[in-house]
This record gives sequence, C-alpha cells and structure tokens, in this order.
Amino acid sequence: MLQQILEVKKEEITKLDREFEGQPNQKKVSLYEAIANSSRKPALIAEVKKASPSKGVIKEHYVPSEIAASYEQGGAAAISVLTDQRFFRGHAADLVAVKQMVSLPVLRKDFIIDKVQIRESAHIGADAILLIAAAMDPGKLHELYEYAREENLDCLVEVHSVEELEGVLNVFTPKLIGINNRDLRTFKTDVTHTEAIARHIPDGILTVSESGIKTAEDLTFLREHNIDAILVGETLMRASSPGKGIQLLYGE
Ligand SMILES: O=P(O)(O)OC[C@@H](O)[C@@H](O)c1c[nH]c2ccccc12
Repeated sequence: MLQQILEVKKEEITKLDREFEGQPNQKKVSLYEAIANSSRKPALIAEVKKASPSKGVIKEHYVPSEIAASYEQGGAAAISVLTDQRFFRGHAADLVAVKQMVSLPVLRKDFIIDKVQIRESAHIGADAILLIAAAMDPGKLHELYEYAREENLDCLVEVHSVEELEGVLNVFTPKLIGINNRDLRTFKTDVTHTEAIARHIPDGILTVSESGIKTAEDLTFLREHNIDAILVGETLMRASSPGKGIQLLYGE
C-alpha cells in the first residue's frame, strides 16, 4: 500500500509549483512545546480525516475547520490534518482552513518525500510535518528533517518497527517520534505495539502513539507506559461529537 501511495506522490510532486512566495516569516507554533506543556497526559493530537484507504469514507459531513474548532474547545494540544487527496480525500486547503480557525499547532499529515512539499507545508500554514521512516532511507529522512527545521517546522518522525527506529537513531536524534500502531501490510492496529517499540526510545525524545486508539482503557495503558501524546483520528471522527469523543477517551 505504502509503495502505491508513494508512486502517486512522486507523480503529484512533479506538478507542484516549485516556488512558494509570501508568508516567509509566518510565526510557527511548536508541536513539541504543545505536547510537553499539555495539562492532559498523554497530550492529544486530534486528527481531521475524511477517509482512509482501509476504511473508505469515515465522515460524510466533513467541514475540517468546524471539527478542528471543536477539538480545540475539547482540550486537544494540537490538530493533525490529512492533506493527501487521492487516498485520504483531503486537501491542502483543509489545512489552510483549520489553521485560520485554531491557535493550536497544526500538523500536516501527508506523504512527504521531497523538499518542495516542505516548502509548500510552511507556506500553507503548517506548524509541523510528518516524516515516515518506511518511505525513505534514514539519510534522506535526516536531510528532510533538517530542511524542515530551517523552515521552522517541527517534525514527527514515524516508525513502525524497532529496525526503522534504530535506522533513524543511528543517523540522528529526532525530538519527536511517533509509533504507528497500524501495520501497513495488514492495516491491523494494536495499541500494545507502542510499548514494544517505546522501550527502545532513549529518554528526552517525546513519544507519540499513533492509530487505532479507541477506548479509555487504551489510554490508561499508554499513560502507564509514559507515552507523551496520542494521535487519534477515526475514533473522534465517528463520535457523536468531537468533544464527546475526547471526553469518552479521557474517561471524563
Ligand atoms: O484514525 P486513527 O486509527 O486514529 O489513526 C490516526 C493516524 O495515526 C493515522 O491517520 C496515520 C498514522 N500515520 C499515518 C501516515 C499517513 C496517513 C495517515 C496516518
């Protein structure tokens, strides 16, 4: 699946404008700080997502800015916005709309493999981007990471296995690491997967558990293992309201 997505991305990148003018000094809000300073533990990165390759359309009535505003009101520390069009039915414009609506840091969720996408992310108002270890070798990942830092963007470096994690740590030390609980070959999620990987992450790096987080029990498990943040999409998108979904998850 990932390979298929990356093929489409490479094609899309060739059509992206190479230059992005304007907003060069736009103030960025730190995702790292938002997680570190969150009063909720673990901190919540709430995701705005219409559809996914495994689930199809998740939410019919999809107004990203409205959903993000409810997340902010519900106490999220940051908002993640899926901007991939082909597989997740998102759009860069969704991020623009969300950024205008909230004051929280906004993470651009997409398949970023080229500097031009990083320049575009900074330009449309993202505060942070996702970099997926499975999508490139650690040297390339490091190069994009440094480039994003120059654009004042925080990076969430996503790994799924200990091998990927060690590959990254051999080259550099990211500030934020996301552990994807979803196995991209089978699409199955397993929250205990976070713990299996997190024990290999050195102190001082903030750890985010991503995908398949559904219940207050999941959250208790992650809290017990000192996970700093959770990234939740589908559970909140399917809740009767985003705010209610957050309350249920945090057992409030
Ligand atoms: O909807 P979920 O199961 O709560 O998952 C959210 C998020 O982790 C997931 O959307 C995700 C994690 N890594 C990604 C990489 C690309 C696209 C999407 C993702």
